[in-house]
Amino acid sequence: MSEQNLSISLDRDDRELSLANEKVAIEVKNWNLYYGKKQALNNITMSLPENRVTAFIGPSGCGKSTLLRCFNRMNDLIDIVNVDGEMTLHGDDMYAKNMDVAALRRRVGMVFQKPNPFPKSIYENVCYGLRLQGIKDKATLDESVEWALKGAGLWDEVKDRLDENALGMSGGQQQRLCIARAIAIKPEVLLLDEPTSALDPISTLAIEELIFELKKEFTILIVTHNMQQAARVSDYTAFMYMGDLIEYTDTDSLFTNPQVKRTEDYITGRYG
Ligand SMILES: Nc1ncnc2c1ncn2[C@@H]1O[C@H](COP(=O)(O)OP(=O)(O)OP(=O)(O)O)[C@@H](O)[C@H]1O
Repeated sequence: MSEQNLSISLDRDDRELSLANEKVAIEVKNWNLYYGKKQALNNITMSLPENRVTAFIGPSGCGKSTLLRCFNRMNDLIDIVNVDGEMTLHGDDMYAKNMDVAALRRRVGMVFQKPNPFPKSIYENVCYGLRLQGIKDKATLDESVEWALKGAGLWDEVKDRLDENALGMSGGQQQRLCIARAIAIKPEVLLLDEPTSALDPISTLAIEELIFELKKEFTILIVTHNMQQAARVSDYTAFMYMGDLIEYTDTDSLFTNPQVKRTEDYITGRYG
């Protein structure tokens, strides 16, 4: 069964969606990013809505992951990166000189393409961030672990083996564990960088259903290569091409009535 053949209905909130009516989580203004001399993001301006799923799509190398990494300052780890422009999270300047980057990353959690649990117990994986925050009280940790595993749709599968090593879980379970680890510290925004590309169709479906549930509590930004996935899980979609934001609107409009020829060419499979 291919991922594309999965026929699922996530019962998306079908009310008319419009960016103009949304509360903003992240505001991006005239954002540029350079790897050395090479510019990878060109003057991006967009508002990312709260408690919605926004998908970033576009051909390989168009800058999707680079932009996603800007939202929790992961690009700070790459020496040759320079940025300019403005980015605010609920009004706070994310790139301000006095911004505590560790604190920012607590507010903006991230899940990567390949599940990357720590070689520790399931329990310790989920409460890792809480322990880093200095939380020691066992009852508080137990409660948070249960909450996060329930939120990640994993509790029933693992509640009797919380002490087992996370590396013994299936790939799909590991990825949901990584989501549990990310949400345990209750970030405002959750970044998902191709979270299902290493997973089988059934695990992919579980994660897609999960994303739908998670947006009730978190703002979700997802990079995906899979247009069907973007169409299934997201409320809004941003199409990027060679570092430019070409078109950004509600997902139904983007896929059914693209306004820019390049978007249409991409979603109809003419390139990419
Ligand atoms: N660490 C880096 N150093 C230099 N250039 C980089 C680095 N990471 C990405 N790039 C370049 O920036 C551009 C955008 O890459 P990015 O990975 O963000 O694209 P993408 O749309 O996520 O691609 P893909 O879908 O293949 O993951 C590409 O030209 C890429 O080669």
